[in-house]
Amino acid sequence: MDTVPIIRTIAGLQSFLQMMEATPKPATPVLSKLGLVPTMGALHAGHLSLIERARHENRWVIVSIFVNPLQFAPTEDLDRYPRPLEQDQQRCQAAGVDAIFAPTSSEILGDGDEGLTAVVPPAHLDDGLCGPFRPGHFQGVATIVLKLLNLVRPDRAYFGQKDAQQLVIIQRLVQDLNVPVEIVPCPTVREASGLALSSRNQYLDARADAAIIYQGLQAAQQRFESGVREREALLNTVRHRLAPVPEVEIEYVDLVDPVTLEPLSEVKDVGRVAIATKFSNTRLIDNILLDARPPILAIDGPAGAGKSTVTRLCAQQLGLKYLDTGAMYRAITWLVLQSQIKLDDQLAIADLVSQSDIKLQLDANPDHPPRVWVQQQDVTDTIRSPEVTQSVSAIAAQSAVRQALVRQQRILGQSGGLAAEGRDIGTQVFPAAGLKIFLTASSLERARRRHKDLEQQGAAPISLEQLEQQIAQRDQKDSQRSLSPLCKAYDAIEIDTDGLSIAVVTDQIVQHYRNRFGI
Ligand SMILES: Nc1ncnc2c1ncn2[C@@H]1O[C@H](COP(=O)(O)OP(=O)(O)OP(=O)(O)O)[C@@H](O)[C@H]1O
Ligand SMILES: CC(C)(CO)[C@@H](O)C(=O)[O-]
Ligand code: BAL
Repeated sequence: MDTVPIIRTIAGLQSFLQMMEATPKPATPVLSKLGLVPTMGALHAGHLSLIERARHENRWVIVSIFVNPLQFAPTEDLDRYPRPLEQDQQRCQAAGVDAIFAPTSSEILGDGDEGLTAVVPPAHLDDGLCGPFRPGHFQGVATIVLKLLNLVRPDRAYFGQKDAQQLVIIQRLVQDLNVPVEIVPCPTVREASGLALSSRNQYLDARADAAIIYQGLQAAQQRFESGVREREALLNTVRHRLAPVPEVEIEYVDLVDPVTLEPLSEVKDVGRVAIATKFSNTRLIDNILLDARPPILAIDGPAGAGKSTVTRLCAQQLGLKYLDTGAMYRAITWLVLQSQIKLDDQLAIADLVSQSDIKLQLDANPDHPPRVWVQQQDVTDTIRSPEVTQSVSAIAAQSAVRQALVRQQRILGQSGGLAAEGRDIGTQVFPAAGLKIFLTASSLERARRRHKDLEQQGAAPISLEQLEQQIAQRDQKDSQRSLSPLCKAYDAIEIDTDGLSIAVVTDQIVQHYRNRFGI
């Protein structure tokens, strides 16, 4: 078996990317073509969790390995940072990586004699947490990450939550500089003791009780769950937990907004406790999210699997707000038709969408469709018209429409407490949803359900075989789409509803939600 190639030059990377482009698309549906996992090597299970997710979601996976001198201060561990490239190659091979991009410093940074253009994060993201203790670090990180994104041009790039401040800075970078990539946050992987895996853990003295770091964070979480919200009460809990361990020095422990990194005086709905510690010459960081928001339930799946009905019932039983994303696409379609814009005039539609104002009633009774307003006009009934129904898929397939509505849906999800369904809810709209369900059924079962609906509506008769063929064709089209393809999310629970009633399916999902969140 060939070992995964290690690409050392930019020209070599470009050749690999050209080969990729020339390779036919796979039959199996994947979320996107190319995933990048940027690392500094010395790969451990934390890195491998990012690679595994990239492997699941992309046709191709590239791992970059570059110990970036721009992000190390002269007093830090650039020289002694571990560089086990051969072992990293073996681990990438085992993980199904397609290529490792491991440039030399001169290859990717030049000889540095005349200096280098740099990417400077916004001051408020660099002023706190690790920023004051590692001056210039995040400028170095932002600069190399942008270079890697420009060179590799991935559809998705994977970063760990362990480096929470870095992740926020990179998310802001791609937003501010319009970099066409989806940044995928990945959960922190820990030792059995709770210690966050980190390449620097190997510096630790065997006797070091570094697990105390996470124990301190857990103590804060327990106080938060008991109702404590004040900053000092939470941070002192961490300090007190670490106090008995003499070898640990707390560089900082802080409570910040997870998006703006601004210090918080209390946790209203969500806050991140972040800590940096020193064990003699080893600096370790960790963090935990304190989140009082009700987790989002995201239900994906093929057409006709019963998503809409089940999601409404789950919302009612769990006390969640129901987000009818389909109604939002119908509302835009109605607006396009009202504006007498041709369905294929994507430029005009992009302009129209940018000026659209869609309002949804989120606390609807599941027995009635949620009320919908567009430009302050109630369109709840008109968006269900045959004209809108036959035009909505053409509109929903347009990138500008999806980008605009995904943005609006994410805003609606910021306070949590939603049950949402669609074809990309768990993969694109709410990738961090607390519980993801992939609701499916055989094409024959879905044909039977459609046949029964059509009979009840008194529609013109159509054979079961024809319906099943139409459904199979729709599945193929939905899963092969380049934009938001129908694809089971990496962490979704699949429920095959063949032979199950709506009530049974609903109960299963409600139970999953209750079990997972202890409700
Ligand atoms: N325990 C972990 N769980 C999840 N992701 C991780 C973990 N450790 C590192 N990562 C992620 O892997 C990517 C590469 O990180 P890096 O190569 O610096 O490894 P590291 O273990 O963080 O090393 P260091 O000791 O320098 O912090 C980053 O996105 C980082 O957030
Ligand atoms: C993102 C990164 C690979 C940039 O050098 C590094 O900061 C890291 O490994 O977290
Ligand atoms: N993931 C950590 C990168 C650094 O400390 O340089």
